[in-house]
Amino acid sequence: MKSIKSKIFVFALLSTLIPSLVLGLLSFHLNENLIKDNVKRELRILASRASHELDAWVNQNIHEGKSLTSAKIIIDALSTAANLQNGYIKVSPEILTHYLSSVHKKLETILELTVVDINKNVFASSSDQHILTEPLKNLWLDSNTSHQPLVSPPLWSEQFETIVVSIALPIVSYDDYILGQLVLTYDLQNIKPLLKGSTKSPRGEIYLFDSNGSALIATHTDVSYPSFFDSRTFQYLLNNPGESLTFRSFSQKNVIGLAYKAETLPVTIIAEKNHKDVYAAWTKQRNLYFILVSVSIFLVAIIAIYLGHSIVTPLQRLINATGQIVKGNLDISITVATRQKDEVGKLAEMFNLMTEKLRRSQTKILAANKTMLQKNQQLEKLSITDGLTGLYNRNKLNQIISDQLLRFQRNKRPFAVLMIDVDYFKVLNDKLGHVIGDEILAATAGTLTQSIRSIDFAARYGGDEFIIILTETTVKEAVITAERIRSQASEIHCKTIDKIINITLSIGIIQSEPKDISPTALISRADQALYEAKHAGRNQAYTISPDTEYVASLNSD
Ligand SMILES: Nc1nc2c(ncn2[C@@H]2O[C@H](COP(=O)(O)OP(=O)(O)OP(=O)(O)O)[C@@H](O)[C@H]2O)c(=O)[nH]1
Repeated sequence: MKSIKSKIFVFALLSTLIPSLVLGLLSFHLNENLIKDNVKRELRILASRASHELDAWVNQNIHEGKSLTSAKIIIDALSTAANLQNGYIKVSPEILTHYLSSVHKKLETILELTVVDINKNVFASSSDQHILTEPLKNLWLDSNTSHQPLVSPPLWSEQFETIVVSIALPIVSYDDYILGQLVLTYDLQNIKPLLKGSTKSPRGEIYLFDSNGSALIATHTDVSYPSFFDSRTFQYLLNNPGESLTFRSFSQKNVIGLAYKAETLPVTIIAEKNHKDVYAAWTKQRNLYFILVSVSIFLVAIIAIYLGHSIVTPLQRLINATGQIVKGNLDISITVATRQKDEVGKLAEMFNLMTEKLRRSQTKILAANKTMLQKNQQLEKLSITDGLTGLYNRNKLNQIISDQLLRFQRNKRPFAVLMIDVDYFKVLNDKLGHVIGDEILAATAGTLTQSIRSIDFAARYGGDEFIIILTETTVKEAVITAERIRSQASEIHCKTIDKIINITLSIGIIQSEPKDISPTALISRADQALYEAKHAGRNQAYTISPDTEYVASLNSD
């Protein structure tokens, strides 16, 4: 992650995402806990109301039953069975059965009315197939006294094909002796509308379970007997009454439920609410939150990209421009948008100013360099040139001769040296003056330059003496050049006085030989040749021929 753009992008995303997620998750966690507490409270209310409905239903039935137990016919019938003679009217089981049937017809909510004697034997019943359930018998056994009404646990009745609950009420004689029990059997489905009414607000579902863990009835779902919950779930709910748990219910939906022990009816109440309904608002809020966070991140990402772009693009231009400067191209400037007044804009402005200054400095430096170069060239030229004649000076001549000697040693091809002196120049000077003398010297130099090839060299040796180096030339060939020079220099046009001056030249000619180990040695021999020319009467060329041995050796090569 090297680029500034990606750093800005990541920072913007993280600075949006982290606080959003932390606050969001914290808020959801708090809300979830609130919802959990709230749903637990509502489930407890539901279960408690259901329990009260059950109690009310049982108590109402007990109340109804108690009025029947005081019926004279029932007391007389059991007194007869018990052989009590104290003024009781003898009532046979058939008569009591008839009576019970007539009562049964009036009380439709009762499935069966059965009268049992003190020994728990059925005396009479409204039903042909009267039942005395095992649970009821057990209750009688557990109870030391039968003075209190007993409510049997609900159970499936094959006879009535429904879940039934029996309430046993003691039948007491006028002497306050217990004569037997009136057993009233009810359909548990009767309680369903009552329970349903208790689940309207808060809304929910109520199940009644027997001690075996089978559902008996439900307020909104049809359950067939026996129907069981997952045993672990049921056990957890039983072991933790009043504590909520999320589990899969008969409706195949996730629910939140809790268990509650009913007081008068021996059943377990399970109140439950649909998990989806409970968390609907929470889920909606969560989805909305994620949509808002996504939109925020999207907007922040766009802004981050724009910001990164607005910073990186000018920077990239600066980098490119700096790269051009590094390559030596100073003809560059960066376009700065008028609206860009930020640091990057200022940096670009400063960059342009800096480049402009560099350009000016470079122009000055280039001009100074050019001048210096020209001056150096002039100096170099002056250092090797004779000021009066424009020919090479003595220093340069020494250098040229050294080079030629080296070359000669390598390729054995000799070069010729012409040492030239103006005859009686002193007389000319004295007669015409030094200025004219200078002009004569310069004109003589011009003649020399015109008489030689481009590969040859002409130098002023000093005073009125000149030396010419003819490369790869023998004395024989050099004589021709010397004669040409002599003939061309005979008439010098003097511009100052506009006259033709007749001068003569004496020339000494030699060619390089192996014995010439230095420029001095070579010049010395040329000077000797010149001396000979002067001595022979001037206005002539004198040649010192090379050693015959040496010439022979050259020819043999
Ligand atoms: N005008 C002028 N004269 C110079 C310059 N340099 C040397 N001379 C003169 O040149 C003369 C050279 O004379 P010499 O070569 O000795 O003698 P000469 O008169 O040429 O006689 P020979 O060489 O024997 O023929 C001297 O009088 C110098 O003063 C110069 O640059 N300008």
